[in-house]
Formats: sequence, structure tokens, C-alpha cells
Amino acid sequence: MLIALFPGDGIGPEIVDQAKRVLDALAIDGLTYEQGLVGGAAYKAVGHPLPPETLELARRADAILFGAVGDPDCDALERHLRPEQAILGLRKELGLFSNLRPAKVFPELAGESALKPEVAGAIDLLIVRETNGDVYFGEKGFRTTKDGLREGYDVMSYNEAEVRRIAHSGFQAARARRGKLCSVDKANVLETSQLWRDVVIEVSADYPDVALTHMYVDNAAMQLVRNPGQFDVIVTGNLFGDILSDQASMCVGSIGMLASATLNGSGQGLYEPIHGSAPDIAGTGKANPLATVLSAAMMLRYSLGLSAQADRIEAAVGKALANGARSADLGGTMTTVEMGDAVLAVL
Ligand SMILES: NC(=O)C1=CN([C@@H]2O[C@H](COP(=O)(O)OP(=O)(O)OC[C@H]3O[C@@H](n4cnc5c(N)ncnc54)[C@H](O)[C@@H]3O)[C@@H](O)[C@H]2O)C=CC1
Ligand SMILES: CC(C)CC(=O)C(=O)O
Ligand SMILES: [Mg+2]
Repeated sequence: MLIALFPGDGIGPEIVDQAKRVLDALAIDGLTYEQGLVGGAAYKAVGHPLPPETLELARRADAILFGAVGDPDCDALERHLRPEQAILGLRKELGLFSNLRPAKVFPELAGESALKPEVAGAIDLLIVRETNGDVYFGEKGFRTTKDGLREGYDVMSYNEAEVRRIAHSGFQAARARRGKLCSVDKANVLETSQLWRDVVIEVSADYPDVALTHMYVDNAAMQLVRNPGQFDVIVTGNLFGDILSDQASMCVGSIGMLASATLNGSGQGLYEPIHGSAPDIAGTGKANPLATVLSAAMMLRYSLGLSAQADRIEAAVGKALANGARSADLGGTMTTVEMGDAVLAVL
């Protein structure tokens, strides 16, 4: 089984190194690794954020372990050359449309949450975010209005097939959990969201055992802080899911803790922390690697069928936290490597 390693930019290489150490310690038979260039690192080396060799490796791999992309040096490049196009391009080219972002409080971290511990302690939710469509992939550009003003535009759209397949992901995830699905949209204002809501309701006919509710995204942002324990599975579009998952991360303690899997239904998947390349702390040893370590666990579970090994990693992360392992984002002083050491010590 081939794992493509795409460390990327900023803290990406630091956190992927720690996840790889944990995978190596499991000594799983038959796992091989190939590393590829993505993001600003790829642009600087070969002039493109997602070079053809990287895409070819991604297609060949059984799973991709991705760090993060994004480099302030590249912020003035034309859009198609910016580092972020690597992750957008991988999701699109491989049809990775279903991005699962679980948010659950490790009991030891309830005190690190931005919420009161009793509110944070109730969080056990999964955001199912669509990642092949929405405003991220619509027609975009700059133009001049008739009054001579510069105008930027990005078209938001979803077709019914795109909504239907992510709705199925949401219902299936809810069925495997506590049987509750909340579809988050902005149907009071957006036609894209009205279609989303109509199609989700149509698909619900196939899942009579799942309790479906709908919530506007502004209310969902508020409810995530007021009473996050009410959510089981949230299914939502690309933009809303991007924003709500960063918010959910602080509800559970830190953005350095949230892992993700992005799937296309073939068994292949891309696994990455939900955060970015954190240029503000890159190279300082302050990055928390646990979101990437937990993403590696999701990779073993979803793409490699190695649930017992995934459980081992997750249990070791819990034990390391119980033993007091804390990076700066969790109020501690441990470095990225020391956090990796703490997991390895109890694996
Ligand atoms: N999937 C990806 O590759 C993503 C890439 N990005 C890119 O990353 C770059 C930076 O974006 P930001 O908006 O600053 O988001 P970010 O997630 O990189 O950082 C936001 C804040 O969280 C902190 N942080 C993030 N991960 C952390 C970790 N593991 N441990 C401790 N602290 C952590 C950072 O230090 C920063 O203060 C941009 O170029 C952006 O486009 C952003 C999100 C996702
Ligand atoms: C860098 C963006 C394209 C993506 C993002 O913020 C995310 O996937 O969470
Ligand atoms: Mg994001």
C-alpha cells in the first residue's frame, strides 16, 4: 500500500514528520511512502503549486497524508499559481468531495476550550463538508462596473448531483453515529442554498432512521458556541464547512487538534489537519502535531482498513494528553518533536 506524503509549506513538514514517526512505530507490513512537492515549496522548486509528477503520485497512491500549503511569499502570485491551488486541485482532480472533520473533546482538554468546560465537554460532532464545488470553484475574476469601479466576483453554485452525493455522505455518517443530521445552509437568502435544502430533503426519504433538521449558517455559528452538544452530524457546503470547522476547533480546545479525511467513494482518501501552514509559528517548534497524527489514524481506518492500528494511535494521543503533554496552543511549553515523543512513549 502506497502512501503519498505531501508536507507542503510552513509548519507542514514539521507536523508530517511527527505523524510519520508514529506510523513508522506501528511497523505496519507492506506500507511504502513516496514524498511529493506541493504548495509554495513546489512553486519555488519547479514553478507550479501542483506539478504533474505530484498529481501522478497522488493518483497512484492508496492514500495521501497532507501537511498544509500557504506561503506569504506567494500571496502576490496570480491565483492559479498560489500554494492553496495545490489542495484545491488535489480535491478536484481526485474527486475528493466528502471532507469529514470530527470534533470531539478529549476530557483532559475541556479546560483549554474557549467555552465553559461543561459546555465543551458535551462536544462530539462531525462536520461533513462538501469540497468539490461551491464558491471556491465557480467562475471568478475582476471587472469594472459601468461607473468605473473595480469589482471582484466569485460565483456560488451547486448542482443537484453534487448536493445529492454529499447528502448521502451526511446521512450515512449520521446513521453510523447517533442518527441526527443537521443540514446547514443560507436558504433564506441564497438560491444555491434553497436547492441544497430541497435536495437534502429529497435524499432524506432514503434514511427514515435519521432525524434531519435544517439550520441557517449564522445560527449554526452561534449554536456551536451556545450549545454544541446538540450536534451529531452537520452536513454543509464548502465555504460554510470551512468556516464552521475552524470555529469548532476552538470549541474543543485548539485548531492544532482537528483532523480530517477527504474521500471520493473509491477507498482512496486525502488526510490532513484542518488548519493551514501557520507561517507565524513555522520553524519555531511551536506547532501542535496532534491534528496530523490523528489524520494519520483516520487514514489507517478509512483507506487502509486498519482500524485497530487507528484506535492505537487515538488511544496514545489521549494518554499523552492525560500525561500532561501540552504544546503552546494547549497552554504548555512542549515542542512539536516533544509532542511526537509523548505519543510514541505510550503507543
Ligand atoms: N489545507 C490547507 O493547506 C490550508 C491552508 N491554509 C493556508 O495557510 C496559511 C495561513 O493561514 P491562516 O489563516 O493563518 O490559518 P492557519 O490555520 O495556518 O493559522 C491560524 C492560527 O492558528 C495557529 N495554528 C494553526 N495550526 C496550528 C498548530 N498545528 N499548532 C499550533 N497553532 C496552530 C497559527 O499559528 C495561527 O495563529 C494561508 O496561506 C492559508 O491560505 C489555511 C487553511 C487550510
Ligand atoms: C486553503 C483553503 C483552500 C482551504 C481551507 O481553508 C481548508 O480546507 O480548511
Ligand atoms: Mg480552512
